[in-house]
Order: sequence, then C-alpha cells, then structure tokens
Amino acid sequence: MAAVQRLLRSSSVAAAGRRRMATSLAPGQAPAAPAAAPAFPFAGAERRRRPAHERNVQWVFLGCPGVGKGTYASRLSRLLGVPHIATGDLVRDELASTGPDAVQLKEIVNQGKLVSDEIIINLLSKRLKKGEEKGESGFILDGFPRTVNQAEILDGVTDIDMVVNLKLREDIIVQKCLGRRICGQCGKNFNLACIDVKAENGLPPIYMSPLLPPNNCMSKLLTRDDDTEEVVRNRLRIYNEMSQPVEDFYQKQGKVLEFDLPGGIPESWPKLLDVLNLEDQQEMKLAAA
Ligand SMILES: Nc1ncnc2c1ncn2[C@@H]1O[C@H](COP(=O)(O)OP(=O)(O)O)[C@@H](O)[C@H]1O
Repeated sequence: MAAVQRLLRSSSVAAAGRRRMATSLAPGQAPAAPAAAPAFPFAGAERRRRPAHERNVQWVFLGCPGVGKGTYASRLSRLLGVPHIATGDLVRDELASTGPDAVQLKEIVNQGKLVSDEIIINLLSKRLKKGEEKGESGFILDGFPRTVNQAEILDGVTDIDMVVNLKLREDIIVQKCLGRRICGQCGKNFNLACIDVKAENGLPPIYMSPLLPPNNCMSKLLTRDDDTEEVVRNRLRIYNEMSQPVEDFYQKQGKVLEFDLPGGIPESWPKLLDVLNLEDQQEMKLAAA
C-alpha cells in the first residue's frame, strides 16, 4: 500500500499510539473498561472489534473550532491511507440536501450549537457503513466525539488508538475562523487571515501565513454562515463546556497526544509528523528538488 511505503520509520503508528497509551498507565493499572453504550444504529454491539494489527489506525482529532483539525487530519489521512471523517462535513452535506432534518439542522448549526447526539451518530453510522462496504479500514475522526456521551458511545463499538489534541491560543483561533473561506466550486478550504502575534506575557510569538486560493477560486470564495464572530465565540464557549470533558475522558485512558501548534503549516506539519514518528516522503522529495 502506498501509504505504508510512505512510512519510513519502522514502528507502526498504531503501535506508537498503543505504546503511548501503555506508558501513561500506572504499573498494574488496568485500562478503563468501555462504558456501557447506547445503540449505535449501524455499528451495534454485534460489530466485531478488529484488533489493531488487522486494521489501519483509528484516531480522533480534538481541538477548538478553527484550530486546524481538518487541515492536519486530512494530511495525515492521505499519508496513512485512511479516511478522514469530519462530522462537520457530514452535517453540511445534510444541510445541502432536501432531507427532512435540513431546516432544523441549519438553525442549530448557524447558532453555533451542537446537533443532537442522535442525529450526529446516525450520520456517522451511515458514513462508516458506506466505508466498510467499500473496504475502508481505519479512520481519522475530526469533530467527533464532541460530548462525553458521544465518546462513551464510540468506546462501546470500537477501539480508539490515539487522540491528538491540537492547541492554539483562543484569540488566534477567532482570527483564523474569521479568515476561513471555501471555494464554492471546488470545495477546497482557504484562509485569508495573516496571523502575526508578538511574544507577550511569557507566550511565544506566532506567525501563520494566509492560505491563499489560486486565481480561479478567488472569485468563488464563500464564508460559512457559522463563521461570524458572534457564532465563533459561541462555538468556543460550547467547546469549553461540552468538549473539554472529552479531553479528560481520553486523558484518563492515557490516549491523548497534546500538540501545541507552533505556527502555520510549514512549522507545524513537520513537528507533528515528528511527534507521531512519521515521515512524509512526498514532502521530502519536494524539499530536496
Ligand atoms: N460531533 C458533533 N456533535 C454535535 N454537533 C456536531 C458534531 N460535529 C459537527 N457538529 C455540528 O456541525 C457544526 C460544524 O462542525 P465543524 O465543521 O466540525 O465545525 P468547527 O469548525 O466548529 O470545528 C458544529 O458547529 C455543530 O453544529
């Protein structure tokens, strides 16, 4: 598999995830037992849990709205040959449909609130089922779980190897969210914000260059309806209230890899690969060219 060839270093990432987990458990401490889970419509209790050596990685990306989960999760998914499943994208697809839930969903999303666990689990189940039928193995989840209830449900049906928690200062996150644009034609994401924050109060400086679109996308750029300052601040408040406990949930299982973003993609990507014990051959070829 191309993805496997791209992994130069011998240790598998899933193993790295397991090692990390193992080292954070106290000697003799048993891993937390999976919580009793409400039904996952497709992946019920009867779904077989595949051991890590029989499948690809199963990772979760956590972090505030706009921190860059989508950017790094999709890069890693290409590198590892696993699907990047973003529940925000599943919700937006549903919004764009004429399905019965679309109008009600739009109202919730545009206020920055969370969609009900039932709806989101239903969307995710459908996506996972479709993938399984196509022979997909492993995943990187982005935007799920966002509540402890969702995390417990997920734990009830599958094993998560590692949780990558991306961190960035909140004032920068707001600027980044307000700079986000999507091309209405090709669907690619861009960011017009140029973040240039000087060192202060013991915090390091941060520079993030804008991610500008090519000329042919420039006139087709759209802003998400939920990327206004008021809604972004509401989403951050909801994240701190509902999703912060998800970090604690996985911390207790010893699965969390904390990653403070040092800057934009050119600074952050190689560092992230380094802590994950991965190398991106493609990128190295480009750099050497
Ligand atoms: N796991 C989830 N639980 C509940 N609602 C979700 C979930 N994932 C996505 N949503 C809904 O979709 C919206 C957009 O999600 P996403 O694209 O992940 O946004 P963000 O940029 O805030 O990370 C959220 O504000 C929320 O309304």
